[in-house]
Amino acid sequence: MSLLEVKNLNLWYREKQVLFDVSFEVKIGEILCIVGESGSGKSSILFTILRLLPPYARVSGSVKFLGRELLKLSEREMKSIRGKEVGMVFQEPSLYLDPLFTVGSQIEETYLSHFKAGRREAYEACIKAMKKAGIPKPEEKYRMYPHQLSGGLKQRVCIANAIVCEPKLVLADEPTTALDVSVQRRILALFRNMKEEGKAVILITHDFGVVAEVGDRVIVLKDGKVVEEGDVFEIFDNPKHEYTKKLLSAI
Ligand SMILES: Nc1ncnc2c1ncn2[C@@H]1O[C@H](COP(=O)(O)OP(=O)(O)OP(=O)(O)O)[C@@H](O)[C@H]1O
Repeated sequence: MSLLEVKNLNLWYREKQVLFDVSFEVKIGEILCIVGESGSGKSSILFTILRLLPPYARVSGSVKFLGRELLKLSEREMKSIRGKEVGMVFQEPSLYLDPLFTVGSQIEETYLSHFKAGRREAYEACIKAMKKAGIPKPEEKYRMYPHQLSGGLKQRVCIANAIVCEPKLVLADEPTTALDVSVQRRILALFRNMKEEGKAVILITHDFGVVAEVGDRVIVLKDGKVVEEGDVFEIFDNPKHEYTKKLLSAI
C-alpha cells in the first residue's frame, strides 16, 4: 500500500524553478533513497512534503500521505502531521536544537506536543527513542545541553526527536554523514527495523554504500528532474541513464 504518493511536483523559489514534474511513491515497509549531486533539489523535495518552505516558494502538483492531500491542508493540520505522522532528520543538527534547553526536554516537548501524556510517560518515550537512536547512557545525556555534545551525538538527538512519536514515515536528509561507521550501522539498522514495523523511510544520501545496504528503491535526481527510478538491484546492475552511471563510477 502506498504511504506517500508524490505526483507532478514542481517547485519555484521566486522565479527559479528547482523541481520539475517530480513523481514517486513510497510504500509501507520500504526505504526509498534519493540520490543526486549537490543542488539537484533533494532537500527541497523533503521540505515540500512537510510544507517547510519560505514564503516566496511556489508549489504545484500533489503530495498524498495516506490518501490525504498535504498541499491543501491548513498550517494547523500540518502541525499535527509534522513530528507525529512524519518525522524528519535534517542535515545540520545544530540548527534544529535550542541551545537553551537540555536535549531531553526538547525530545519530551516533541512528544508532549502530540500526545496528552504525563511527565513520566514523556520521559520514558524520550529515553526509549534515545536508546533506539544509539545514544549511550541516555539518562545522562538527557540532562545535557546541545553544546555539551559532539556533532555525532547531536545528530543522534535529532534522530531520537524524529522517532519519539513513532511516525509512520521518516524523512532523513544525509542523517549518517557526521557519524562514525559503527554508529552509522546502528542508525541504518534502526531504519531497517522501521520497515519491519510497517513504517517507511525516505533517505537522502550521497553514499551508494548506504543505498546498497538499506535501500529498496532509488530515485536519481538531476537538475530537479527524476532521471531514473528503480529497484536497488536494477540500478546497480543495470544503470540506464548516463548520469547514474557517472554517479556509480564515482564510488
Ligand atoms: N530557501 C531557498 N531559497 C532559494 N533557493 C534555494 C533555497 N533552498 C535551496 N535553494 C536552491 O534550490 C536548488 C536545490 O537545492 P537543494 O538544497 O534542494 O538541493 P540538494 O540536492 O539537497 O543539495 P545538497 O546535497 O547540497 O543539500 C539549489 O539551486 C539551491 O541553491
